[in-house]
Amino acid sequence: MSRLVVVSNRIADPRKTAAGGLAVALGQALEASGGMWFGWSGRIVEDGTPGQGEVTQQQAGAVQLVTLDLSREDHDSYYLNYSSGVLWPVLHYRLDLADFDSGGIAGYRRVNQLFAQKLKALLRPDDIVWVHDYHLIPLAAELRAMGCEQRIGFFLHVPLPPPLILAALPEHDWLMRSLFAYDLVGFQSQADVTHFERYASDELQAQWVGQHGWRAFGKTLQVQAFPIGIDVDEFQALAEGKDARDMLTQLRSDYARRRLLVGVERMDYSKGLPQRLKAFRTLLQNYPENQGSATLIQIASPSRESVDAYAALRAELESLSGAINGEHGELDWMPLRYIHRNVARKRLPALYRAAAVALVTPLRDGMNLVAKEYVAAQDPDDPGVLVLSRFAGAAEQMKEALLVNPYDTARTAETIQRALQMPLAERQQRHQALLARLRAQDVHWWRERFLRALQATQETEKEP
Ligand SMILES: O=P(O)(O)OC[C@H]1O[C@H](O[C@H]2O[C@H](CO)[C@@H](O)[C@H](O)[C@H]2O)[C@H](O)[C@@H](O)[C@@H]1O
Ligand SMILES: O=c1ccn([C@@H]2O[C@H](COP(=O)(O)OP(=O)(O)O)[C@@H](O)[C@H]2O)c(=O)[nH]1
Repeated sequence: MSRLVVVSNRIADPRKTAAGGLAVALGQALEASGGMWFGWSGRIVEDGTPGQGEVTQQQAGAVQLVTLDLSREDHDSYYLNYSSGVLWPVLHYRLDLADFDSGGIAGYRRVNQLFAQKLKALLRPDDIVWVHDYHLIPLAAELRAMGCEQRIGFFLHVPLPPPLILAALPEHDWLMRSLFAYDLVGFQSQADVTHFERYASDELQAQWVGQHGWRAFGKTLQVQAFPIGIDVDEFQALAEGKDARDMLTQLRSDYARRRLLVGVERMDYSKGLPQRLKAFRTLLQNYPENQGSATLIQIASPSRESVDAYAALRAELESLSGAINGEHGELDWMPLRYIHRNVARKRLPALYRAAAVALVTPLRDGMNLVAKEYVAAQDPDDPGVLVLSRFAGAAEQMKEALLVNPYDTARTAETIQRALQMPLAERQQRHQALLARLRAQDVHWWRERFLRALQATQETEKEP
């Protein structure tokens, strides 16, 4: 079996229980092949410090974790300015928030070259390399330029917008061309694949060669949707642990006379948080029976705080939540519990299970794993209802959720009311269908499908 090498900006130790489903799934694949996970260490070394750019290797079971420190300048330009300040907003359709003049592109290229250089020295000829996410789009092109011939696949965790939005990126041509250095490119949804295909044929004059293949620049690239799932068993095991059961008992007693709603995300403008709080306020105004009862626990964990757009969002959310509690709160009840802190993953299953309704209403999202975790955590005999944005990648697979347009405040509020009032039989029916698909298309299915497709590409390319 070939060795698997995973490359991503952030890496996680797959042995740690709170690492998350993705880390667990990749960890299992790496474990099986005695693989390597390569990425940024999460450490920033001040400019000029000796030892910059050195790799650190650590063994985690059969998995070799290889990490690289970044200098302050590289981190700021590659991660903050370009990946978070330009690529993230453009890929989430927010041209208004992209800082095109930040100059981060030079650092982005430099760090991709640095990753390629360090990685090349560790690669074996028959390795299979799997690169993750927008931070590392040009990595394969850099590796190819250094003579690497291994099979290399790429998975984009975030959306790919339509060509006219992509074209606002000054470097769109270079970035999209560099995808052709990969053998396989995977997207989260069919909508993303369609956007790629339109871009490839209109802007790059690529030819469709059948069987997911696109030919350009003397190379055939396979392109397919691989919607990521969660590790349902791992998540349900978390839900059955003692901590989770104790927490659930406590929540049920604290909210015995209330209806609990939950929202969980990084504080990110793509997640539609102000729109959600406004819909919740409209729910309280338009359906007064919720006064004194409906309580929304909203977790917005800190994220990318040194990027301006994130600081502005924080101020907006603090003001909105103050206004909602001020307008509707009573001496013995506050409608909104807004928490700007990270909540440990092992605590989430109890919160999800205690909540009658989950609000997952991003303006754009590659997938959204919280939607899937909420469904996995429910009691099948008395499940809660998922209110899901039609603009989350997850909506393509989760049609039995109540789908909403998060920009439409009144109808979102109406849908939340419908969720709160949904009869048991309908809740069970919807949950059963959602859970069955979640199980069939879990994170292991995702990983195996991607790696099988990547393996198959080499065979195709080698044909005379
Ligand atoms: O590394 P950060 O800048 O702190 O951001 C955290 C991660 O956020 C993004 O997640 C995406 O991937 C999820 C799993 O496929 C998907 O469900 C979600 O819709 C995406 O937003 C990002 O893509 C990761 O690279 C970041 O590490
Ligand atoms: O306080 C928090 C907030 C989020 N999460 C986890 O972070 C992940 C978020 O993934 P998602 O795909 O929903 O969005 P992303 O943040 O990757 O854009 C999920 O597994 C959540 O359970 C967490 O553990 N604690």
